[in-house]
Amino acid sequence: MSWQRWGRTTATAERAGTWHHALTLEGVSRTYQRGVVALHPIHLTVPRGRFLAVMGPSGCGKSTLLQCAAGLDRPTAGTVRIGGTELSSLKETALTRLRRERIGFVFQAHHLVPSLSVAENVSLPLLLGGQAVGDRALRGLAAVGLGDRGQALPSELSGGQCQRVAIARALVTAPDIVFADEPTGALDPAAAEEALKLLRQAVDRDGHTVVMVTHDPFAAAWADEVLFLMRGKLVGRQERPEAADIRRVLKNLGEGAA
Ligand SMILES: Nc1ncnc2c1ncn2[C@@H]1O[C@H](COP(=O)(O)OP(=O)(O)OP(=O)(O)O)[C@@H](O)[C@H]1O
Repeated sequence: MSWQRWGRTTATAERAGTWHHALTLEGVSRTYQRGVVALHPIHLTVPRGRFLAVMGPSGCGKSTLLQCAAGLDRPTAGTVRIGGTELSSLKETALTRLRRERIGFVFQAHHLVPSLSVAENVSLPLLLGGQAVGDRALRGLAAVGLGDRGQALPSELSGGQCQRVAIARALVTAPDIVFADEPTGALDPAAAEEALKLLRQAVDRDGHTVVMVTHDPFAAAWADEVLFLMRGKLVGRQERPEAADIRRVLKNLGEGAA
């Protein structure tokens, strides 16, 4: 982002009092065709430098929440702000640019471009945004323990290493927020732990903000806070959760749903 644009965003956010929030949802709801209500009005603020996990039974609206929060889907009602910028005010091209420059994404599959080297994959968000790459990609790779693998192709790395590259790619633009959708879903326990450590480190050491959807209580226990969704509503939250407590809440929710 240019300094001019950065300054404007800062001023707007300060006026709105939202500067210290990476993400704000105000009354965000989403109704699909044939009246399927995936999200009832959700109010949520995520301060900068926080690691938040979102959990809940299948079909409770986790993906819909993430898609609306990340500007991949337009809510039926309500407002979404990323770092003080209201998404509904943006036309499609500006929204695309915001997603590219100010949001990092990590999915269950790493989605690396197979024909590009690992370093080129990490550079991609910078190049697409017209930003200087410099040594940012290599520093990003070093931060995920792959500083010596920049020239390798994704096919030469393990699944866990590819996911670490995907995390470096998500962080390389220094985004306002990183959305991680089941980032450990395809990994063995050791690789999952590595990926979670990196997300934790991104928050603790570098002040990043992470919102992660997961089914796994062990993964969620790495977060500062867990939100529980049920039938499109936020029904609970736990600070500094333990995996056993999370499992208990999920079990109760499951019984409530039965
Ligand atoms: N494009 C769509 N059209 C109609 N209904 C949809 C659409 N996408 C999702 N839904 C419905 O919205 C509700 C929430 O779906 P969503 O995918 O957000 O849940 P989820 O919690 O992410 O589920 P899972 O854990 O299985 O991925 C479900 O009832 C689902 O069937």
